[in-house]
Amino acid sequence: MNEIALAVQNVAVAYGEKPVVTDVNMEFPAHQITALIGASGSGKSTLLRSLNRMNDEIATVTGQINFHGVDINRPETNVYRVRQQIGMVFQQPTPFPMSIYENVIYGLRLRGEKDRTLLDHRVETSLKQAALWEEVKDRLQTSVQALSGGQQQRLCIARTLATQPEIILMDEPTSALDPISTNQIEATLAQLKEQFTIIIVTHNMQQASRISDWTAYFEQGKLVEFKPTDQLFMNPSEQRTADYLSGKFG
Ligand SMILES: Nc1ncnc2c1ncn2[C@@H]1O[C@H](COP(=O)(O)OP(=O)(O)OP(=O)(O)O)[C@@H](O)[C@H]1O
Repeated sequence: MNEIALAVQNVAVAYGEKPVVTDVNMEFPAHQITALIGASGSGKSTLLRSLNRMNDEIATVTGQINFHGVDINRPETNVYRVRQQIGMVFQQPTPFPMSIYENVIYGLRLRGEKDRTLLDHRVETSLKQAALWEEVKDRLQTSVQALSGGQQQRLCIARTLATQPEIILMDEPTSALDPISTNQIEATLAQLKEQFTIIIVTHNMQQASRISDWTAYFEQGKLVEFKPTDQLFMNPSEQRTADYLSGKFG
């Protein structure tokens, strides 16, 4: 068993009076890819966004989310720092209207980083990790508008990597992309787990079975089953998981 990157204890999330995630307990293994699957509305994205305080303004989160033994929901937590250590990539690519170079170092600029050598190095490393370097290395100062959707998403991954997080949260990062771009990103993720812990929400069960080491199945805001991916797909313990995997609902 790997070291634990993030431990979720008795977590519940509500939008106003409406509970949408209830009593979730799970531990995310470090340097592994964990997929969150389940029918639309089962609370996967809500839980994911709670893992780096992205829900602060819109939802009430109770329970503990322990990162290095400290609950990220404590009032004294530095939320900016948590989001740097636990980064997020969204469903739609969200490049900013600036150059490729400036997009990658956006988080570092916010932190006030001015060391040109460090910035150059971080741009190159992050773009290489996101498997985009070869395609853009000769046009780093050009606008992102000319990039394809798949390239833009890899750029957003590079932007997240540039601040050197420990954990990367991904909310259906390939659902807006064509199959070739999806393959490229899946190959990238396999490399990234050497260095990072990845937690990914996906609607695509083939994708979950292809890329993840662990899979958690959610139903109506509850964690039904959490196992190594091959075991969950081949030999689910719960009938509800088996029904979902066989397409009986969802
Ligand atoms: N900002 C919000 N305000 C109020 N209710 C919300 C909000 N976001 C999501 N919900 C509701 O919370 C429930 C869980 O939604 P969530 O997006 O977490 O599920 P999901 O499993 O990720 O679904 P999908 O796969 O469709 O994205 C749904 O009933 C949804 O309508």
